[in-house]
Amino acid sequence: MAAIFTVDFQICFICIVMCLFSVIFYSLFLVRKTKVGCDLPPSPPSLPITGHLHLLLSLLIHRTLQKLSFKYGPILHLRIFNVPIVLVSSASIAYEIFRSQDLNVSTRNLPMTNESSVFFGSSGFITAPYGYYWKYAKKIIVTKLLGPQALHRSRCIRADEVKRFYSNLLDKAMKKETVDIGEEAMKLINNVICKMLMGRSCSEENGEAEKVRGLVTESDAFLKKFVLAGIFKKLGVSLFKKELTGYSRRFDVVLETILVECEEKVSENHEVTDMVDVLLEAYGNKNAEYNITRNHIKSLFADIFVAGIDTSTHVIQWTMAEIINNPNILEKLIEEIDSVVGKTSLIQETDLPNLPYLQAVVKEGLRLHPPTPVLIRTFQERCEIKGFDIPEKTTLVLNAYAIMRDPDFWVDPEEFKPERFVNSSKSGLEEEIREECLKYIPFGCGRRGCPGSNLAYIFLGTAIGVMVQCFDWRIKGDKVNMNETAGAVTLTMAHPLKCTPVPRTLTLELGDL
Ligand code: HEM
Repeated sequence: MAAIFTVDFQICFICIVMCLFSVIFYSLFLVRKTKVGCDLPPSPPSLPITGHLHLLLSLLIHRTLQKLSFKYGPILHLRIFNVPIVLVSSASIAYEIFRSQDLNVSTRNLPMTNESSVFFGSSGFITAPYGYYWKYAKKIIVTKLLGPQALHRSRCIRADEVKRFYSNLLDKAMKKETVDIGEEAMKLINNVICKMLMGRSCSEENGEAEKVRGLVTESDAFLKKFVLAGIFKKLGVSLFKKELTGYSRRFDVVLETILVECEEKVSENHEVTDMVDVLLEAYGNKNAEYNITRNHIKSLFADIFVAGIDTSTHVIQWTMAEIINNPNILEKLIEEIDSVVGKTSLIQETDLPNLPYLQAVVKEGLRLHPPTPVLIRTFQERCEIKGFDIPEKTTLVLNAYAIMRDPDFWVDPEEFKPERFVNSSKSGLEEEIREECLKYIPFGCGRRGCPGSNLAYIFLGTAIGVMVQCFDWRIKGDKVNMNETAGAVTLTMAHPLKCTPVPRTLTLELGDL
């Protein structure tokens, strides 16, 4: 909270200074320059010099941008100082961009604080330009961690952790304790991702797991500064450099300890099984396909922790809150789970394909509450979209939140109605290709779309499935408060979901833990 306040103070200060400069410069020098033959998308009124900066500094940016598109149109040209931005808020324009320009927008062009930082440095995966390193790392991520075969191999890890998740909740239920759903979900996901990456979970005993969870939770405040640094370029980088570098250094210390332990394990067992083993084998091997550095490995881990843990945790909270606020949906879910899974075994990820209503609830949770509401890419080259000229190096801001609530494509877009997804395919892609639109994008799109979507569906389905199958949930008051945190980059509940589990009458056979 304090961090957000500090940033907002800095933002206000920058705004005021820039506005003052704007007025002086405007009256002294500004002669409107328009490029001949250049048909840019329409542009809402802007301030001189700073352009549309004030809009992008809003506390609920996805909503401000949504309102802007309602008023001025689905494709807009914005400007921050001299940085050109194209804001897209429509499913059909998103479709055209990814159909004809996917490669052109496959780089994010985010700023770099410090070459050697594990976070926001030059070795990151999320920040990597589309090129040789990105392709190499993506291949390892798919074959060793997130592709269908890798997910099949790691099934037992998740089955064990889902049982542990259930046991923790049961323990709290027996003690009549309140559960912070986000906290429990984060423990589950953190343990699974650590075990899938390196064959072991982060230790609770020496506080390692707590440190990783703390760094992931903190990431939002730093992501915000990172995005702002991107907008302000050199000024922004120097403004936030100290804090960003400090955060990155703390991440580095934890990841270095983890890596050293992994190296010891490989040298003892001489086995290359997990993703970390493959990376360590390539590290220092001059004949490897790509000469990765230690920083590449740590940055990749940091990216996967932040991209995978925080996002899934938020969606689990939002979706559970929607379920609790809609008792008829809860009833239908219980009916489906009881009839498919029964009352003697705990729900497994292998049950998910047979639970279409649970899948529909998860999809609807992602539609209304996408953890990454605004996606950022860069047009590397000049191109034409819907007859408009898009100059090279224009930043693309895709408002996924607005697209997934677009009244032209969704009936009752603001309502939580899982029924809309019953009988649709998991991705809904066939339907979208037929309709020439891209209206469902919680995981982004194209070659830089989320590689963790299949794992995310498993996390969401099993965690929500267990909570619904095994417990009734009591909350204070009639309804869960669904307000969003102002100023966060990730879509976060303003009041984290806390409720008390009451065990349902089941006779589960869990086997060993
Ligand atoms: C509910 C859960 C999740 C959501 C909603 C989500 C959403 C997203 C989105 C919107 C992007 C950007 C896509 C774009 O620019 O088009 C992304 C990227 C990414 N996600 Fe996820 N994600 C989730 C879970 C995961 C998980 C579980 C992992 C891995 C364990 C993961 C790893 C990544 C990575 C590595 C990227 C960067 C891809 C690249 O730059 O090529 N995500 N995610």
